[in-house]
Amino acid sequence: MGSYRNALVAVVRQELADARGAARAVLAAAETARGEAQHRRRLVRDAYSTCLHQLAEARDSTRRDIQRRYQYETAKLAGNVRRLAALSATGAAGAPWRLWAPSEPERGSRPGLIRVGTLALDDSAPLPALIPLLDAAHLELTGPAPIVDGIITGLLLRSLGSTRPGDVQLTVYDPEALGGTLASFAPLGISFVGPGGLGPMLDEVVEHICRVNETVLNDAPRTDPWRVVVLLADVDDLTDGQRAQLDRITRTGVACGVHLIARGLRLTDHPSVLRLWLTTDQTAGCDVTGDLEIRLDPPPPTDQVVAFCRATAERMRAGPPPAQLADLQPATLWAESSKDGLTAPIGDSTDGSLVDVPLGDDPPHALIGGPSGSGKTNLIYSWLAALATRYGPSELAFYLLDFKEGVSFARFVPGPRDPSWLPQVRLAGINVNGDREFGLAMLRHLAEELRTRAQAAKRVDATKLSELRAEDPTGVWPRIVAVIDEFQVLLGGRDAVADEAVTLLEDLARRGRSQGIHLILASQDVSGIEALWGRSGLVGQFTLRIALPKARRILADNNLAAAVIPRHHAVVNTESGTAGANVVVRLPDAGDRLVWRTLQRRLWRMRPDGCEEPRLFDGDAVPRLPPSCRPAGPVPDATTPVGSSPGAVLGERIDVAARPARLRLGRMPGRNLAVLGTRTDEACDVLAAAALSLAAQGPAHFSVVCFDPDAGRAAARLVAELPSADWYDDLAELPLLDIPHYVLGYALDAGTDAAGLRRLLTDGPEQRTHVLGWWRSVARLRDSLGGPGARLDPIGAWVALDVQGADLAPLYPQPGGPAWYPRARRALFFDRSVHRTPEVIIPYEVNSDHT
Ligand SMILES: Nc1ncnc2c1ncn2[C@@H]1O[C@H](COP(=O)(O)OP(=O)(O)OP(=O)(O)O)[C@@H](O)[C@H]1O
Repeated sequence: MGSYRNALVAVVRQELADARGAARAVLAAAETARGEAQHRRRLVRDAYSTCLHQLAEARDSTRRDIQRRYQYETAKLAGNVRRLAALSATGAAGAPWRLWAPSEPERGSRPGLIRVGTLALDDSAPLPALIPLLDAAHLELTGPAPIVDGIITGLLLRSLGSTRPGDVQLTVYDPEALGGTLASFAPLGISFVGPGGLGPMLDEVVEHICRVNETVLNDAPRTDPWRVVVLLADVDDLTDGQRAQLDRITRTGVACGVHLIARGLRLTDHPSVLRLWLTTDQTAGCDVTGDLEIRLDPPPPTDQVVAFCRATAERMRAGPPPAQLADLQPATLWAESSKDGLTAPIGDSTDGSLVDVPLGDDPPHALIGGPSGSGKTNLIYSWLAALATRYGPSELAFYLLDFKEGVSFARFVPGPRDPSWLPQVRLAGINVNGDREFGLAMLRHLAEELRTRAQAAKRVDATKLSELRAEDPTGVWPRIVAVIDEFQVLLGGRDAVADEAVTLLEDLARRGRSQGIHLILASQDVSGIEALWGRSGLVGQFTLRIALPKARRILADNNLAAAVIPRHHAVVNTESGTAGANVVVRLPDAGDRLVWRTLQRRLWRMRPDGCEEPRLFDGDAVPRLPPSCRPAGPVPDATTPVGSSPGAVLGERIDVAARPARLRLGRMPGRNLAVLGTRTDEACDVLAAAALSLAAQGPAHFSVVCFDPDAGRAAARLVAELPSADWYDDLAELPLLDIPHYVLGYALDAGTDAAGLRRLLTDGPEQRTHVLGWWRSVARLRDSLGGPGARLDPIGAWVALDVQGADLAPLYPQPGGPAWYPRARRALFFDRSVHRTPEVIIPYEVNSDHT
């Protein structure tokens, strides 16, 4: 029993032990599981918080990113809008009041927008709030009268300040304050309309619109100023008729430059009506700014308005300022073709639009007239500038000649201070008033060019320049514009120069039209025009007339326009001056040298390769003997061949190419030269130039005799410079040579061996001994040759200095001698064997110090 109990106890104990063991194991497992679960929970919690953290960070960084982008984009957009605003409301239209000043609009630009306040965008700098008015809208403003009136004052000041004086006309209907509201604008001469005047005023505006529409229908651009009609009504008590008229103006006004600014009056619904309403005393809403609220600008200070209006009224009284030279320039330089003609503006009309002047097949040539000081030179400068900026050197060539005393065309050619030149200029003549021969030379040159062109045209069956250019696209056929200022000087004087000049002018005027050669003749003197009057065929070709103030006889007799135009204006008439074809032009001031130089340098830098310097003829300059006419290098020896008739250079010919005048000295009787006159320096220069140029051409010996102590130094210097020369005191000592031998005799009339001289003159040339002698008068030359009855045949050529034409009669084939009145540094050269009439030359300066 006991053992059974024991056994039972043992079993129970065992079972309990097992059960405890199992329970412990379960507990341990449960605890492990719990531990694991807690671990997992911790992990999850950690992960969760990491995740939260990361999300927060990502969210923050994204938010920061978005904000940055937003700020960047808004700053960019605001910048763009600000730039656009600055472009849309320039100068006085957009500047804040503290910086405000009136601004001149650019030529041809259209009115922009006007600032009324600012638009606040978050915390970025406020943007200007702009609204349209001129050429764009009517405005209807709603709000307390004093504040709206301040806005209107600002709008008007900006509109007036950003247009030219007189471009905006104000009409103010102010029945309550009787004009007092906008009284500060009174100096501008605005029309104030009182209580009973609304109906007539509206009727008048409607009439005005009808008139403008008529001109637009005629295709003419609108030239009337803008009409801004301010209606300050406190009650909308319009009659039906007035309302109808107002509605008509609202619908049609903007297109005709009529704009309404209404306070207290409802304008009819129309796309051109813009409404602005006050939301508080300082803010407003507006159709064009949408939801964005406008922070209104304060009204402009009254002092500023008054000062502006007074200054503008003053400017209107003084008249509009002249246009600028720069305004005549095109947007792109040298972009035009002259194939069909040349068109360039010379100034503007009163509405600011440029006035183009044509030159081509019709009208082909121009006549400019105006008394001294009326601005002819200035007009020519402006015209040349406008042409030279449009047409490059392959399209246009200028030949410029000024017969006035002065150097007006000198600016176009290189000078000591400015190496640039106007690339289109081929030739410029200045100080030519004494040298009409140069004018003739230019006309001869143009006549030659005319012939060349006519022949080229004939070859390709063309009748005018445009056809020639079409047939010969690789040829260079620029249009030629020849300007002759004070051309009456050329035609004055009843002599051979005038006769030939008129004949050449007539030919050029008649045939130049089709060959692209255009003449512009200017004259201050009615006599110049009258000189032409006798040649109706010539005058008739000059269908383009430009008359400066007080010009007479340029326009038709019944056309009095030139008498009434103000200073710095011109009448341009392309129909030979007939009344009814006048266009009045305001001329720019083209006199400023710096402005001109800047422009010329720009064109000069653009010049094509090979563009040659223009030929300058300056009547006041003395040409130097060209280096090619001086002996250089080793002395040619006797074996060097001598040409059959070496040419002695005597001076510069007055021609376009500035060629030297040469005297051929062949082995023929009479091939001697007599220099005649008392101007020692010039006589020495002529002899020296002749001798040096002969020495430069081959072997030759020179024998120098000098009977005038005043010429001694020049003669000695010449002996020193000549490669082979000897000084003799007497003609009897001269050697006989078998190379060309030139006897240079200074003051031969003072020599004693008259018989020896006669022998030399008569027999020398056939033995290649030529006398180049200086006699101080024709009578003394005759004495040297044997007295009053002596034959002058041995003198085949002569150069006369200060000798009157009549005194030259014995040396001249025509009775009475040549028409010649001596001029300083000019000589008359006659070579019996080549000349029909003598030619004027300029003795070269051989040594600048005349020693
Ligand atoms: N459009 C202009 N605007 C301003 N000044 C001008 C204008 N036209 C001419 N002038 C000035 O008037 C003066 C005379 O002009 P310009 O020399 O062109 O006259 P002109 O008719 O050629 O005179 P003249 O025949 O005596 O030489 C010059 O000082 C010139 O600067």
